[in-house]
Amino acid sequence: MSQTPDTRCHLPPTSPANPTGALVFDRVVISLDGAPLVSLNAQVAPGEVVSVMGPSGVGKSTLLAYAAGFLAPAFDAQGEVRLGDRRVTDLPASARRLGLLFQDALLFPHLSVAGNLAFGMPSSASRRERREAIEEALADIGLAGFGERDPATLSGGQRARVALMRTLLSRPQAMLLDEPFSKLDAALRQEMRDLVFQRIRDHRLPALLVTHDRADAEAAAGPIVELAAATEAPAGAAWQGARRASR
Ligand SMILES: Nc1ncnc2c1ncn2[C@@H]1O[C@H](COP(=O)(O)OP(=O)(O)OP(=O)(O)O)[C@@H](O)[C@H]1O
Repeated sequence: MSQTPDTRCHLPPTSPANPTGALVFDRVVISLDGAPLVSLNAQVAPGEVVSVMGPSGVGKSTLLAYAAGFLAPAFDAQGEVRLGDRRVTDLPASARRLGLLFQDALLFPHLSVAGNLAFGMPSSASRRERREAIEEALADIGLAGFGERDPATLSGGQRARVALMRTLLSRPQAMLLDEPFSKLDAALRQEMRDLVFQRIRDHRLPALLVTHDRADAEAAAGPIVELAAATEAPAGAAWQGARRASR
């Protein structure tokens, strides 16, 4: 990650030109009911995972909601989010090409596993392309032959893997992860971390990970941005407290 100057956020020096495909939070400042809440000024390179940590209520999920286009009316935002040379904050949520993963693997209960995987795939794909991509994705996560299963019959770990693949099959250009491992037990958590971070690297996607668990952030092997609780100024990326995890 590199960051552009923002005196309010005490950030490090300006980076060179943005690489194509970087996810950029450009002087984003979000207020809640008129009071500054959180700010972020950051550039996430393709294949890099930047972890955002901080106390409950500091505004971590709000930053993701702003990027994804789901900010509730109580919030007001300044600054923009860019993906490569696209200003995603000018686009409707459906056109932003952002892959979202949450703590609950939200699969559609009325669709089969294959139906869930097909859900976000480009409409230009032929039936055969869809079927092949789904079979490949299921094999990739050790669930070959599970396509016709009802998602309710899957274990938590299996659901999490299907949710990841559904997101990747939608061909996102960046990933936003909000506590995606927090409901998994320790062994599954490790397995999902490895899978998610590996796929993010394979697909060269910039990713922002919100987590309370330092082990998640360390496994992500990217920069860690610590948000401090808001006082008078919005909680910002306190670079002094941030550090680059060992790779
Ligand atoms: N829809 C909403 N309308 C009004 N206020 C909201 C809304 N959603 C969240 N908030 C408030 O915005 C603030 C930031 O919430 P946010 O969920 O971003 O925090 P967080 O850092 O992700 O917290 P946690 O770690 O507990 O998930 C909180 O004070 C929260 O109560």
